[in-house]
Amino acid sequence: MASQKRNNPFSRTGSPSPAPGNNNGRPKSTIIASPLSGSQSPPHNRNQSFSSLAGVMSPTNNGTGRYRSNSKTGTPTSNTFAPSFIKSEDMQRGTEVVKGIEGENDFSGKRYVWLKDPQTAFVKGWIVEELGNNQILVQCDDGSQREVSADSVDKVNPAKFDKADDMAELTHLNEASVVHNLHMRYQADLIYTYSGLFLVAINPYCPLPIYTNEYINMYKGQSREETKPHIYAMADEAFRNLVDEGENQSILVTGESGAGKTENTKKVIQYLAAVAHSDSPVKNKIQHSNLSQQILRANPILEAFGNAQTVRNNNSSRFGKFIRIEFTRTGTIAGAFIDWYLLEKSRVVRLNSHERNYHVFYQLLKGADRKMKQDFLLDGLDVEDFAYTKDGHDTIAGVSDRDEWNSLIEAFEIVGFSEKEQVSILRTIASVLHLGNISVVKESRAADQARLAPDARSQAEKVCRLLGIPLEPFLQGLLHPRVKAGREWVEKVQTPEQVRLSIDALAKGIYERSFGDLVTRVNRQLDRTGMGLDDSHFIGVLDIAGFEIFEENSFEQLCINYTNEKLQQFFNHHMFVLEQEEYAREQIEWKFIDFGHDLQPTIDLIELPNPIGIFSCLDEDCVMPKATDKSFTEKLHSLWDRKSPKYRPSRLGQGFMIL
Ligand SMILES: Nc1ncnc2c1ncn2[C@@H]1O[C@H](COP(=O)(O)OP(=O)(O)OP(=O)(O)O)[C@@H](O)[C@H]1O
Repeated sequence: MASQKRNNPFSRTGSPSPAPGNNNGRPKSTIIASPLSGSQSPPHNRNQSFSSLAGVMSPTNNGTGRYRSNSKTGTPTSNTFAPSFIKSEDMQRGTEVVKGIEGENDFSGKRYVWLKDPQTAFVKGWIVEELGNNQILVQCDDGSQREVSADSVDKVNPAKFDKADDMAELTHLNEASVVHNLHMRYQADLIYTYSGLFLVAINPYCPLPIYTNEYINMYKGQSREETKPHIYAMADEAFRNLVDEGENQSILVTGESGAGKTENTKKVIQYLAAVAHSDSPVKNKIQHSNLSQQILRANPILEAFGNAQTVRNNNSSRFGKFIRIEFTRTGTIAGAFIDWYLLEKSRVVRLNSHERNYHVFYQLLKGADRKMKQDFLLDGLDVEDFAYTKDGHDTIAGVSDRDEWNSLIEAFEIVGFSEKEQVSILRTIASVLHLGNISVVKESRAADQARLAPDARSQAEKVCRLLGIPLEPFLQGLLHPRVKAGREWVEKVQTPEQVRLSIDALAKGIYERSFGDLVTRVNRQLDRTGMGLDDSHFIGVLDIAGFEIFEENSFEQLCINYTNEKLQQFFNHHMFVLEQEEYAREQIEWKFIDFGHDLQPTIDLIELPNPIGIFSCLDEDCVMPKATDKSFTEKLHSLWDRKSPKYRPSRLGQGFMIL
């Protein structure tokens, strides 16, 4: 254990410390901040102030959670441990870069410094000798002696700052000190740490006893100074601001995929449901208790249809959501409303190996009773019988799709879905499965025209039966779609590939609309704003899909990462730029720090209309009749190669890289 702990700076005492899937063993974190008055909010702007920003990190994974992340033994390095938007350059710009070689003295008179280390990110040491020419000799804690440039080391904080609750209090605020502080806290199971206005959460990958009713009571009505860092403290602050000041609040949760954003979002809702419920008048207690329950149980429904196993996270949200919890003026819970964004619909038809399609497909196939399977024409069929589920993983270790199915049905009932509604939603899911099994072949060796494969007609019949549409026009539309040529309608001849693309597009479209319909139905049950509660206020929690970087990234990942960049820029602007402008107005002496511009070239590359960025270029190419992936990337190369520091054509075939 001891040697493992030394190798792995983020292993927690007593727990194995494998790192998540393909994450190179990197730890991950979430971030959360304290109130900042303002009026901008994501989709709704009713007099809202920014209450919190949450960022999440996940270090190790011995996963005993409901959906544990994938784990492989790994050695996390800590240099990526800092929340993404606290870039080390920012930290250095915001603080004093070690000039000279002062270091921090201890009682022995040694001057301690942090050195960068390729294995462990940072290693501590003390300065043995100044060698001249700005070089120093450092005796490191790992036993080595290293000669380094004095400019490359960072100051070490005095020991009294170890496990500091708030990293803003550190005397020396540099990346190594932040990592060290989070590491020390993490080893003591202290997964939450303030960083000035916001809260950093590290994913423990195991259940910790810190979300009990006792904890809720501990944080209720307490100020930040009176308690230890916790997601409940942020939720409570938002709640108090809402009640005391009558201002809407928002909590922004951000971090890499698998970092724990959704889990923390759920904790915020759990806390608010508990606190607001206990404040409700006695005569309304049952009603509000039900409402709180309904709000809490909406989540398993959304997760079944909008979450999937990825290489980073066994329960990855493949959509973004903004949940508004509505309160009366006195702080009683009054309803909830969910906005959703950007469902990764390509997942419905295409999977990376080691990943899964949306949970609901597996839950339906494993959990539904015989009668339902017969009704949905799924009797005797399983995951491997469907084109859309047979690739990728069948099961998630430690998770029973059958149990999850039971929870889904229970959640449907608690939230208030009628049996008819449940059947209608699930029937659509079954139809998507059957749709994927319609296969087409070439008419003949000589003719490229598509025709149905031998069993395709019966597959199409199943789809049509479930969707309640006539078979012949459906097949006609697939194989010989009518298009307008001038004033005439003509029938097009389709190749098998074109038909396949149409089928997949239809499956994606149906799934996405079903998801939208599902959220609308959930909202219908939870949203009480239309019921004479015009003076209601809300606390919003924004939980978007976390950023991801793979060898090859899909269009949807680009959209997710772009949204994250934009959000971070928005956050930087709110938290830092506006704050600094306030200092300037108040004539506080302050060296202006430019937090916003790092991201601009990347954002420009993606969204600029002129010269046209990636999105505009794609829009243009999509309406060109002869455009191909190749023509699109060639156009991008000609527009951006060597003109943007963030763009590089891919060396391997088609594609490009955003640096
Ligand atoms: N506070 C926590 N306590 C225990 N386990 C946690 C906690 N936070 C996260 N986890 C574990 O980590 C997994 C991943 O967390 P979560 O789904 O919240 O990540 P995420 O940041 O929302 O990822 P994505 O962006 O992929 O949706 C969870 O399924 C759970 O097993």
